Amino acid sequence: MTLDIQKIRQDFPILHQQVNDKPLVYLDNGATTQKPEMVINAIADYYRHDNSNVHRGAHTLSDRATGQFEQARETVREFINASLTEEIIWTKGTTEGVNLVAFSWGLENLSAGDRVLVSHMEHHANIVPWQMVCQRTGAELVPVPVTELGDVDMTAFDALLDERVKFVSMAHVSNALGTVNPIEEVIRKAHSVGARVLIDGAQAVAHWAVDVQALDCDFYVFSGHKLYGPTGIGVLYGRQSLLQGMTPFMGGGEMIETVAFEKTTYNRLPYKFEPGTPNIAGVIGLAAAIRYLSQFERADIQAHEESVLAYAVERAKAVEGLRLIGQSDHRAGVISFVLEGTHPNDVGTLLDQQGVAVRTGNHCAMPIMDRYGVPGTVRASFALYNTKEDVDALFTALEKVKMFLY
Ligand SMILES: Cc1ncc(COP(=O)(O)O)c(CN[C@@H]2CONC2=O)c1O
Repeated sequence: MTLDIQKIRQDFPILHQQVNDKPLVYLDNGATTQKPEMVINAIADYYRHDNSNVHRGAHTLSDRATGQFEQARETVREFINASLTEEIIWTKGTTEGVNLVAFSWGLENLSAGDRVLVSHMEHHANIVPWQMVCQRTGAELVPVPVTELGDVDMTAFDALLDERVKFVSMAHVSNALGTVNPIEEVIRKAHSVGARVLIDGAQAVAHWAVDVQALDCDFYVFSGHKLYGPTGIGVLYGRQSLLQGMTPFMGGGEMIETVAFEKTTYNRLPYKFEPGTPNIAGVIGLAAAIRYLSQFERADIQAHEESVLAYAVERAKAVEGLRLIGQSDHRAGVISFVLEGTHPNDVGTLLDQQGVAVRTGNHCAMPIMDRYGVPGTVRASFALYNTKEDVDALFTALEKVKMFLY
């Protein structure tokens, strides 16, 4: 069914403003998405009526807060089709999720001679934690090359995948290129050599339905703020059998069962990995974001976004002097480009002066920028509420930028 995008846009109050005396055209959704009233109101209502610390409270507000907090965990479980709520760990975001797995699984399961494979296009959040853990364990971090078109070189992946590989960590979708990676194939092949797999879903969960059981990944991480939810809240999905065997990498309250100077015992899943007071309002906001999205058929969202993105690629290819960085046939959410003879930051600034919000720079993916020999790119990233008119506004503004810069 075709979505009523104009009606949907009314759900996002922030979109209806002028920027530099021009209508805002928000195309920086890869950095963070905007929030619908349903999310804003859920957070405000929580602080107005239910705010309390969760678990073990001896009073009504705490019971209400705890109920919403744990119901949100079930909402996320159902959203990604995990089998158990114990497999849903609240994090600050994708970055913390990767760090938790790298340190809690990696420190105990990696040693000299082992290898961790990541793709060359990864976000720093899926590179640096693995570098840290490899430095401490003696394991080796090996990047899988990316082709000129922006796809993972699967021939190279196959050649690298031997018994030394104990872990594979890969983006579902590249935030820098927009490439959708063949994660089903990656997961199947990694498991065939006994390696475990983490999928970084930061740039994927907003665009289509994710089913972690069907994917058969061992871990899946994402951030609430890229899913129309608040910042500071994210999710680590982990296979229960693996999470149970992992030692927490952060200690404190909530994550313990008993504490004595002689010995401390840890809480059960999921709390073992949730030290300290959680981001309760963030959890409630994330659940509201999922409820908001659930009003629509995910296939309808995907079809709309693919149509807008395809139009953006078509328009980009028609611009003289524009070089697309990442030209995979399999892309979602993002176009990344450079304009001959210009610096991305100048282009971004001049677009902003026309009300068009994009991101410029290396997008926390310096290795892939180096691979393409660019200091950075101009990145336009799309969401549910973007339209082909937004794409037209981008390229109209870009023509004016070219007149100014050339
Ligand atoms: C693929 C990918 N992985 C990990 C992260 C880290 O997520 P958190 O910051 O929520 O932990 C991001 C963030 N995307 C960045 C943020 O700004 N622009 C981007 O493309 C990302 O796009």
